[in-house]
Amino acid sequence: MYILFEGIDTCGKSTQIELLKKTHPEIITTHEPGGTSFGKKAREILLNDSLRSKRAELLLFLADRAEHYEEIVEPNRYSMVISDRGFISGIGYALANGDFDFDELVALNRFALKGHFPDRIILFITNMETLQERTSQKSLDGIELRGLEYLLQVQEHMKESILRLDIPHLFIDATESIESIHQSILTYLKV
Ligand SMILES: Nc1ncnc2c1ncn2[C@@H]1O[C@H](COP(=O)(O)OP(=O)(O)OP(=O)(O)O)[C@@H](O)[C@H]1O
Ligand SMILES: Cc1cn([C@H]2C[C@H](O)[C@@H](COP(=O)(O)O)O2)c(=O)[nH]c1=O
Repeated sequence: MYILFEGIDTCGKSTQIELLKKTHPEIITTHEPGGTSFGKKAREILLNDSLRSKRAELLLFLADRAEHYEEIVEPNRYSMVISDRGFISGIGYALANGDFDFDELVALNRFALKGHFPDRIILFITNMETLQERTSQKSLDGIELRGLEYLLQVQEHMKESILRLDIPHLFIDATESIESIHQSILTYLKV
């Protein structure tokens, strides 16, 4: 089963994945961008926000996604694979960047994923107060530096995209306690 943990920066995805790895070491965990050796190189470029063209940025995220699917997801299709981010981040951030059409982004991501969208998506939903608090505790990468309002726009696009694509999902209140979220995820995944 291919599962995405999705949400904007600092919403708590990695924290939950680390907890799951401890309680369920059989689960294969990965991430985008950077889940493959090619992806690590792409991540360097992408997180520096050094590309002038938003289309070039999108295509590099899509290349990372295609390589990640081929190298990590497809070979493990009979295991539980949980990815920290995936194509919903791809659509959400690109829509917030402007100049892109939802249906076009869906088609491009379907191509990158060889037609295999994730089986489940868990979207962590945060708010401005929590976003401010948590981003103040870290150094921000190039994309995060686009601002908190931009990130909250991304979050709205992520939510709408999941609903439009009708993919089985769980919306998590990212402001709840770490343990409470962990229990909700265990129940949802039936593990
Ligand atoms: N439920 C929670 N309650 C309080 N703090 C939390 C919670 N979940 C995560 N945190 C804290 O918030 C910060 C960001 O968490 P985390 O790195 O898991 O987010 P993320 O979604 O993976 O972020 P990014 O996408 O930016 O990597 C960390 O300092 C973490 O300890
Ligand atoms: C997969 C993907 C990611 N992004 C953005 C979202 C974040 O700002 C960074 C990744 O940072 P993280 O610390 O690894 O979460 O990249 C994006 O804009 N488009 C995508 O497809």
